[in-house]
Amino acid sequence: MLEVLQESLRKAPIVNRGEYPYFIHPISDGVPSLEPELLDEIAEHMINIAGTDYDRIVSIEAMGIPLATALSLKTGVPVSIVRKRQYGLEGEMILSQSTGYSKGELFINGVNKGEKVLVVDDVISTGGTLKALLPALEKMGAQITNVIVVISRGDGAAKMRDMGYEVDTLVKIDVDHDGVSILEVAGEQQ
Ligand SMILES: O=P(O)(O)OC[C@H]1O[C@H](OP(=O)(O)OP(=O)(O)O)[C@H](O)[C@@H]1O
Ligand SMILES: Nc1nc2[nH]cnc2c(=O)[nH]1
Repeated sequence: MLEVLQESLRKAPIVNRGEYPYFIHPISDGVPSLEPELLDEIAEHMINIAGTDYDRIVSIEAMGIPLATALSLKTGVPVSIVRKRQYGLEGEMILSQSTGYSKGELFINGVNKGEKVLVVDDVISTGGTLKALLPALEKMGAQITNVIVVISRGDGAAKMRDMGYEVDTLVKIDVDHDGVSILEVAGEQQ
């Protein structure tokens, strides 16, 4: 399962962000090269999990965009991207986000009350992004049908479950200065 994703993660180079061993991968960074075969494998797996019965796909700039786009083309469902810049449109929701290495505000536009929403993203690490986004979407009156993240690193997914949000992740990895190790793959016994 998810062979292309697993192989690409095993090959992912590691750079040091201070002491933090940072893996570089096409899905999380868009470099060195994001291949359609990888996007297709992931989008198909997300559809296996979520089906197609939702009104809107919501993701977060920047690296949620390729995933949301691939899903939208396959399902015909429209996309709203949560941005890091304000637009001031009627009903815009502002929230603050923090990750392991950044802090900032997020702006939600285009999500309508009563809509069934699929949330997708590339990586969950501390959970700071989803911890801010999911309650905000519910406050806007959206009904979150699934939350699917491709790569899980750290305890973010577990923290979201403690908050009552089921986050599906496709692969769970560990990273050290020698490289990426795959701990779990969705749908496979470990
Ligand atoms: O679980 P967390 O600790 O919140 O980390 C996960 C978030 O970090 C990355 O976004 P980033 O803010 O780095 O922006 P990018 O997508 O533009 O790289 C990633 O795309 C997730 O949105
Ligand atoms: N690309 C990438 N994104 C991350 N988000 C949290 N940790 C990492 C990492 O090591 N690499």
